[in-house]
Amino acid sequence: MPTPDPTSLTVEVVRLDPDLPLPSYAHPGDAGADLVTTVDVTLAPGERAMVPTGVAIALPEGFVALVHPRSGLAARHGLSIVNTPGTVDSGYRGEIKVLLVNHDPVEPIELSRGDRIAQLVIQRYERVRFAEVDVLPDSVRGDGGYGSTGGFGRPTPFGPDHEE
Ligand SMILES: O=c1ccn([C@H]2C[C@H](O)[C@@H](COP(=O)(O)OP(=O)(O)OP(=O)(O)O)O2)c(=O)[nH]1
Ligand SMILES: [Mg+2]
Repeated sequence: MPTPDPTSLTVEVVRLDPDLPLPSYAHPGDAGADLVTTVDVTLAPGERAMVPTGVAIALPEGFVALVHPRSGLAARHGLSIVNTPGTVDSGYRGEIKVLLVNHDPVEPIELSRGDRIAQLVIQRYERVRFAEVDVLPDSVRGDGGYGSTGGFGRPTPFGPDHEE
């Protein structure tokens, strides 16, 4: 039996570069649709660049597109995104761009027009009302953060029952 197409949302896309593909999912079930670079670019070690993808989208209100790195390029070459994940707002109509960075300490990264450089994950988001108060409700974590539960090992016990 053929798998039903689970695509739930249509997103309008303008191809600013008609010779390059639309964002596309590599497999059924993938969360990320791959984006390509429209330009050849070489990133020296530590260098970053704003790379055009040749697409502009109109997301319905209530949805956001997040620009994520591709893990294979990160693992093999140290390629990542400076502001990962990038946020594409539903009202944005400009070209989607990717702020690539080469984290490799030694090797340059050469990208060619049409290479898949990032992936777009489209999600619902909430807009909230920020209600100002003087005191926040208690919680078990409280203001502990930034390693308060310990490092790589098992979490340090904490909370109301813990005695030093
Ligand atoms: O990786 C990204 C991140 C952002 N954008 C576009 C879409 C987004 O809606 C707009 C603004 O992004 P953001 O809010 O992150 O940037 P900002 O520095 O806060 O700019 P602004 O003052 O325009 O909001 O830039 C991209 O194309 N790629
Ligand atoms: Mg902003």
